Amino acid sequence: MSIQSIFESIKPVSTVDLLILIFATFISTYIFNFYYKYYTRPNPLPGPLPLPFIGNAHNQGTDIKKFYQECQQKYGDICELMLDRRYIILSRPDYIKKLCAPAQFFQRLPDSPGSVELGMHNHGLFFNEDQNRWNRNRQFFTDVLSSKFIDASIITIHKIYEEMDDYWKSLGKQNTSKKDNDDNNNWTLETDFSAWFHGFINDVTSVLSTGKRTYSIASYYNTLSINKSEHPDALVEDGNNFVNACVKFLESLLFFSFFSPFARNYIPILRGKSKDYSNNRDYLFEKLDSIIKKRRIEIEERPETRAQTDMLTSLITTETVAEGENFNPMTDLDIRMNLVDAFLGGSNTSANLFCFITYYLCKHPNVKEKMLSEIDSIISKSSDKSYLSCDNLRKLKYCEAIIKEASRLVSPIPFVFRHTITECEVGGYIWPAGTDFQINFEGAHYHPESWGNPKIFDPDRFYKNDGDNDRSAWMPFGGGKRICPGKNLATIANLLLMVSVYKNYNVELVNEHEPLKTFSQIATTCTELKVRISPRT
Ligand code: HEM
Repeated sequence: MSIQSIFESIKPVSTVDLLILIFATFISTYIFNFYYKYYTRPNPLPGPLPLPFIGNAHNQGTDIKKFYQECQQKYGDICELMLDRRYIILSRPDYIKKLCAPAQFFQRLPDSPGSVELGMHNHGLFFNEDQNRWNRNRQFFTDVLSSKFIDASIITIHKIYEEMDDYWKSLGKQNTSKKDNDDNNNWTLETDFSAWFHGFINDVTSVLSTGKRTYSIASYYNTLSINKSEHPDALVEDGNNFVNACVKFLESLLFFSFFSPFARNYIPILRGKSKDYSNNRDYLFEKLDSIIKKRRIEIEERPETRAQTDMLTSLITTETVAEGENFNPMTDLDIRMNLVDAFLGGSNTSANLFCFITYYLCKHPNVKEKMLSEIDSIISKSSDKSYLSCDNLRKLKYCEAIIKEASRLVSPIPFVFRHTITECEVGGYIWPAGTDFQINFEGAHYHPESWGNPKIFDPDRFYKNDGDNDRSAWMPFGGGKRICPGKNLATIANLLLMVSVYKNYNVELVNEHEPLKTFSQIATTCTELKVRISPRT
């Protein structure tokens, strides 16, 4: 065949073929580049093989806690993961302590398009990586969560608890035969503590942060009872929508952090989800903005309301001090994001922790007995709990040890991020500035080098000093500059709930062979906890 006939046999390329060719070249160059970078990365660590475009998102699955456990078992205390970027996962106490050291490693995440889209970038605390602006908001959180606020919170928590207690009695009596109906102490109720305490803490957080109720427990009671709560339906429904929006916003944080804008905008399933989360963000922000606006007007019209102790009133009235500029009031945007942080940080975490405590107490009757004798000896049955002070509750040292042990075994926040801005050494490797770490708390909380019999529930490890346990490896509230500002409030709230519930009720698991039901994303949620309660006589 002559050269001329070869050229004649080549057909002209159609536009479609050309586009396919360009697309295929683009994809293969991307894949080649992706794996070239992967195989030539500095300090290669073991970890699941990432896929182009989605990295290890498919390996991570839906339950982050399980994924971390598998990673630690398969790849050890330091391994890696690819999502929107490379992350080094740390599961060993001394590596983690290094990154949570005071004042060092301030940044949680580098600037990301996701946090900008969610409206959280450099506002509030969680996604605020601008030290000056963060200092100002953090100072505010520290001031507002003072012991005076915590003492006032005890009264709020107790008041809402009493309402929940009335609902339990009403439901318990509805379930009991008519003959016994008049006896306030003769009823039992099988119910889901997870649903009650999520609703309860939502109500509490809402009052503490905005001064207004969400009526979550009333709404839950209405779904179970033949009688209805006395709160108007419209308020209950409105509160419910608000709570659902907060929960969804929390879910969206990981989604926006881990998927790149390309994946969120062009991969069909992700695009739908991204739109849904964006609409939810808009609804939540509008709602909060209108609450802020109304409160500003209230404060202007009735200056005496400045004395209210809720966070929103303090946020509006506090003359905050920023570096170089004194007495600068907070903008509505900052107020909104601080409120979002209080909701995100405060509600799910504390509710879940109380469920974990309940689960372990029901599984360990000897611990429950010891706890009850401490409560009975320190707090008399008749004492009016609305006057229980922080100091009083802090005397419950064994109860505090139970809280610590439950949060060691199930960390309400399974992991946090750290982003380095200087070179550092971790795990025997030198890491350049700009490295991203994920800190797996349960890796540290179960590490055999720090804890004797780490899988066993034993509050004594925080009660007695037996030398078998390195308590500094306990970090459910994080550490360093970014340590949780709600730590004291959460501990006091849980102590108060332990006193209120266990002093007055016998609590047992409906199915004591069932494992604790949890689901982990940005927080570890107790999805259901069926218990049987009856008055303790
Ligand atoms: C059992 C309850 C709680 C647990 C386990 C918990 C856990 C955590 C953890 C692990 C962090 C990240 C710390 C780090 O990066 O080192 C954090 C941060 C935070 N928490 Fe909590 N928390 C709880 C309750 C609360 C409460 C009641 C509030 C609010 C009143 C709150 C507000 C916050 C805020 C605003 C941050 C961000 C702090 C910052 O970036 O400066 N948390 N929390």
